[in-house]
Amino acid sequence: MTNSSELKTWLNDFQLAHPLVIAGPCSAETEEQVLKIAHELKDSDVSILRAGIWKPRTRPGGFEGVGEIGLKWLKRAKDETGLLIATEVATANHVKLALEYEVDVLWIGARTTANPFAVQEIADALQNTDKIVLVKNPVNPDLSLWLGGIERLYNAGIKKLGVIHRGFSSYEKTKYRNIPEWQIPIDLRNRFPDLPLICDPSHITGNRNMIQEVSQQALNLNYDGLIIETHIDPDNAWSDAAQQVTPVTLKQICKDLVVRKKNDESDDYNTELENLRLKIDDLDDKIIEILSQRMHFVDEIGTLKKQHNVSVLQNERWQAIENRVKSICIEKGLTEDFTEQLFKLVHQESISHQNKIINKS
Ligand SMILES: O=C(O)C(=O)C[C@]1(C(=O)O)C=C[C@@H](O)C=C1
Repeated sequence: MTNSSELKTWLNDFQLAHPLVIAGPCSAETEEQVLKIAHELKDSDVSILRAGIWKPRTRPGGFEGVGEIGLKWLKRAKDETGLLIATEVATANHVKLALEYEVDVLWIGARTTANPFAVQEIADALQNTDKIVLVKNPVNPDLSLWLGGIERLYNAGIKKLGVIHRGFSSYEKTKYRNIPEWQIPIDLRNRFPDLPLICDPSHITGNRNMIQEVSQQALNLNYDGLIIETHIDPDNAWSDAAQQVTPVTLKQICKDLVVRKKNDESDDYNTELENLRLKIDDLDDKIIEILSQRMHFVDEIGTLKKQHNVSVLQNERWQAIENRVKSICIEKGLTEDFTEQLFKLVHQESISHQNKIINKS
């Protein structure tokens, strides 16, 4: 699969003056609930109504979706409002039923993307259909696995493709339900600049109060669209209550979002930008020079350790370094998280250098 402007055709066909918005409940619960939300979203920025019909729950015993009957409700919502309809599919049978009920957009969930057998089964069931298929990132931060899922669909003749960034699982407790790891979708975008990229702030945050902030972050990175879980009565939703918003809130979010241009052609902007970028290039050169000098001394310590038969890892020293640099970085306006990650990388590189020196015969 190679990048091509044709990857974007399905999105351009919507002819929107704003990012694509997909909204609707986490799960279809009752016919009344589906129809009510569809009518509330009809005259808004929303183009596609979403609802989960089959819900993959982490542990058994939870609400696992209403099943096929929900597709009937979605189809009715589509007929009554003209909204396109979208649901998650995880098996060939889900695909078969979704096609029967004229679902327009099918998405592959994060747990399914992580399983190439399941993605292949879905791709085979969708072979050569003209459905829009969106692939959520796998639960683990693995860009190749994500790309692999997209390629399986592409190879099955599905040309209306897009990706949904819903964040990545982590054992660490953070303010996010799924940590965004923005660099991964950015890397994907660098490989396929024309592949529509949609952000799912509901699953990234797990918290309705953070949806606006994360949606804006996505738009600042030129995402093409948003998928936002929206429920007529979020607090009493049968699944993922904390992350769903009301239609009124959704409309306010859409109104408050600032859509930024990709570029500005004006001379004053470009001159100033060029100026600042030159300064950045200069500083990047210096960062590299300093890191290389640091590594030179690390190598000398490595040789010393080899002569005295001392182990590479010196945890106490490393912790002292981390504590010292963290307080300096905070003073300099850098975040603790950034500093931690940066110096972790530096430490890994030091260890790898010294390992090579120590192992050399
Ligand atoms: O101080 C040392 O012992 C080093 O080898 C240097 C260094 C570093 O990069 O600063 C590298 C590895 C150790 O775990 C601790 C610190």
